[in-house]
Amino acid sequence: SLAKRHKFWETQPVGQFKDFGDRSLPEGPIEAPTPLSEVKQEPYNLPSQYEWITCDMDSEEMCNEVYNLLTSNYVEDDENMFRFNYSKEFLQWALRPPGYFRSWHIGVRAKSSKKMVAFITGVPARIRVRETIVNMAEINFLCVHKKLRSKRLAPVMIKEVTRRVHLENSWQAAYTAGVVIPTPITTCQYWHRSLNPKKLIDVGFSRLGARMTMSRTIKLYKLPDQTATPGFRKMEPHDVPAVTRLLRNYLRQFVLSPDFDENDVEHWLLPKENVVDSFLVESPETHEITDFCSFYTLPSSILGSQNYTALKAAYSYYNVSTKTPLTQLMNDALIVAKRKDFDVFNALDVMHNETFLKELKFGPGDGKLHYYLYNYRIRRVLRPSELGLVLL
Ligand SMILES: CCCCCCCCCCCCCC(=O)CSCCNC(=O)CCNC(=O)[C@H](O)C(C)(C)COP(=O)(O)OP(=O)(O)OC[C@H]1O[C@@H](n2cnc3c(N)ncnc32)[C@H](O)[C@@H]1OP(=O)(O)O
Ligand SMILES: CN(C)Cc1n[nH]c2ccc(-c3ccc(F)cc3OCCn3ccnc3)cc12
Repeated sequence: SLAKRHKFWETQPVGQFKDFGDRSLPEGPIEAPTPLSEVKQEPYNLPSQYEWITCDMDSEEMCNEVYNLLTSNYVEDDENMFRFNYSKEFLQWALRPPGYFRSWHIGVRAKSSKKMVAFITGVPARIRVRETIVNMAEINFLCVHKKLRSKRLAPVMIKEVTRRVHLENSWQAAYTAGVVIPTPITTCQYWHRSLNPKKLIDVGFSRLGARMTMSRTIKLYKLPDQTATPGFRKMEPHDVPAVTRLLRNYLRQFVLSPDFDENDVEHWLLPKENVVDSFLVESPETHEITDFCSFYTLPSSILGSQNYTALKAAYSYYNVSTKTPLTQLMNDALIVAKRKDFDVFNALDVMHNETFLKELKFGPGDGKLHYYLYNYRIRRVLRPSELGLVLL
């Protein structure tokens, strides 16, 4: 990626590869905000046969259109064996957090067929970078139909969402990607913990280990039926204030993290069937809430198997351990995920996750996830353990 030209990204206010390691450049915004009157008022030009649409995710029909585009054209693994299959209820949750802007849910439709051919979204988020709180847009779900790839449509999508974010007086963004573009602030490794090894091997997600039989493999990943931690229970609405206090205090140790308030915790972390699960440890003696763990539900379509069409995957979200050892807490999360019939539990090596990955029998994934900031320079690349942010 150092030799490659990035004709679009070289024009953008992001860290450039040529500036990599230049400690003289100050940390903070790269460009000053533009006066709102000077922000381009009209949308960027599209090829004449296409038109912009603002996607009202409250509308069942629009939500279906978004789902149908993503389910056939969104992110696949490097071997094109799996494709993310975000559910409709997940998309509605991901795109309508407190303070969201419908104008940041942007689609492109072919005028003739009325078919959606591209999508990109932003949601507002207060992100702390060291001691500074920045109002950012979290950019996600960038998707161009497979038939319209490599036509430079992505830069137009990105410029349009940037323009609409600017119109709401917001000048920074955070995003992640499996591709390397200028310039990652950190690069994370993802890990997988088998819960249903027989299915994972059958569909080619995992391979039988050397000198391992299937029955030995099933035994290796077997989990107890019951969780081990006294006071471990599902999070409930009345827990929001205590979980907010616990999580805010825990996230302070990371260089980059969300600045969640109670409204954010209520939206992002209260359990939602088929979308997000969250648990906490309430001390049986003091009734104090001492620990928290959560994971979100993101199935992948299986592209080439006769026996299965979907891989049910849980993704580690935010976890806090102050009394229960993190490894024991996460083992309880694995037990609950297995009970809920997940096939695999995924985790990035962010926050303190690398302390439990090997002991809980996670195996390394085959790719990396790079984190990016738009219009905000940081002094040096971060270690994954300095990152307290998980994007969906
Ligand atoms: C202040 C507010 C600021 C808000 C905005 C902040 C920035 C937000 C940025 C977005 C964050 C999204 C985060 C997110 O959604 C999570 S990452 C998931 C992205 N989506 C997918 O991978 C789905 C499958 N792939 C596709 O749909 C297409 O391949 C896409 C649409 C990815 C590219 O379409 P294409 O037909 O394959 O390609 P062209 O149109 O010909 O364009 C080529 C140019 O696009 C650059 N490119 C390729 N993939 C990219 C990616 N994932 N991020 C950023 N840039 C990406 C590429 O480097 C090149 O530029 P360069 O020549 O300079 O290298
Ligand atoms: C984060 N969010 C922006 C979606 C996103 N975009 N690009 C990605 C590249 C990797 C991961 C990822 C993150 C954590 C993880 F455990 C496995 C992952 O991908 C496995 C490969 N894969 C892709 C599709 N089906 C399987 C997510 C993403």
